[in-house]
Amino acid sequence: MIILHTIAEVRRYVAEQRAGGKTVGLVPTMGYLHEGHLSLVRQAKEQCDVAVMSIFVNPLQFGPNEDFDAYPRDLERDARLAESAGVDVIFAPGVDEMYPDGGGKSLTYVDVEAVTETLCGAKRPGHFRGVATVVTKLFNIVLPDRAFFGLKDAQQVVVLQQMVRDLNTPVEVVPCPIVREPDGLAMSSRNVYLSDEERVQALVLSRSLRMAAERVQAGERDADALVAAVREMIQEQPLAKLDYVQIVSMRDLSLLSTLDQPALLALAVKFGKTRLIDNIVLDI
Ligand SMILES: Nc1ncnc2c1ncn2[C@@H]1O[C@H](COP(=O)(O)OP(=O)(O)OP(=O)(O)O)[C@@H](O)[C@H]1O
Ligand SMILES: CC(C)(CO)[C@@H](O)C(=O)[O-]
Ligand code: BAL
Repeated sequence: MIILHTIAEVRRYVAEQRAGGKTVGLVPTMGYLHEGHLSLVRQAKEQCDVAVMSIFVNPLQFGPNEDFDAYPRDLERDARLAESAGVDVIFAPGVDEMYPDGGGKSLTYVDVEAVTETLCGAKRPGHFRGVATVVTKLFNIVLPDRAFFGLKDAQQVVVLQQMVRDLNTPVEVVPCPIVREPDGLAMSSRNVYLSDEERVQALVLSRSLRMAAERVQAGERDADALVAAVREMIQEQPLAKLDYVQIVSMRDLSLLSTLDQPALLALAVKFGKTRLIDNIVLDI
């Protein structure tokens, strides 16, 4: 496995692979890898000849009061894990390489409308503009055939699918299932911020999602009642601060009051300074 830091080196590497008839899969990440990221790599290796992983903590998608500076970073550890999962090349650019005009800013942005108006899009203004912009840049640098994204960030997948459709980007966005710890907590780089007590109470996220899914299986179709039940369960945990619980259409992420179509139940909860997200698809 090789580690490249410049756009020019990555372009050269990918051009050589393509000249040899190889297909290219891209796994975009912000690093501090865990089994969730590695599952994306395995999918990439199954579907493509070469797996490129980008590791870049993108300043453009963090709000002014978010954890850009504190976000965990450890390239040596990431390199070991990435290699063990089969990554062929890591692209780990610095902020100035990606945003050479300085200050981690861009003068050109990709703005995806409508599907960014609910869930995290409503709570993190500018977040998906930062994600869509950096992912467009990564697609233009790596020119992958396919790119692999986790459904833990379900809204991100929908936003990026919309983006490639709207812009005729020749990249297939491949959604991959959520990987969980044995006790149900969705894997996240941010889990390392949790204290022992917060870590225990954070189990309410997956527990409340399962409870809601069971109620749907038993016939519940009232989305507001389901949201209320999930909120109540989460609020029983003294350290949990609810950010949002919403049920949205799987098609366009618009809010639903009745479960009359494929739906996503998604939530964000803060434990101290740590904001965790999780979701479940509600099958009807
Ligand atoms: N538990 C998981 N299961 C499947 N995919 C995941 C999981 N966690 C992250 N991913 C995916 O890995 C990619 C990179 O995500 P990222 O580097 O932001 O990791 P993260 O652990 O989600 O970080 P954080 O939760 O702190 O935002 C994204 O496509 C994301 O959806
Ligand atoms: C897709 C991504 C790497 C863009 O910075 C990020 O949003 C993430 O890690 O999910
Ligand atoms: N995985 C989403 C990246 C973020 O929280 O900024």
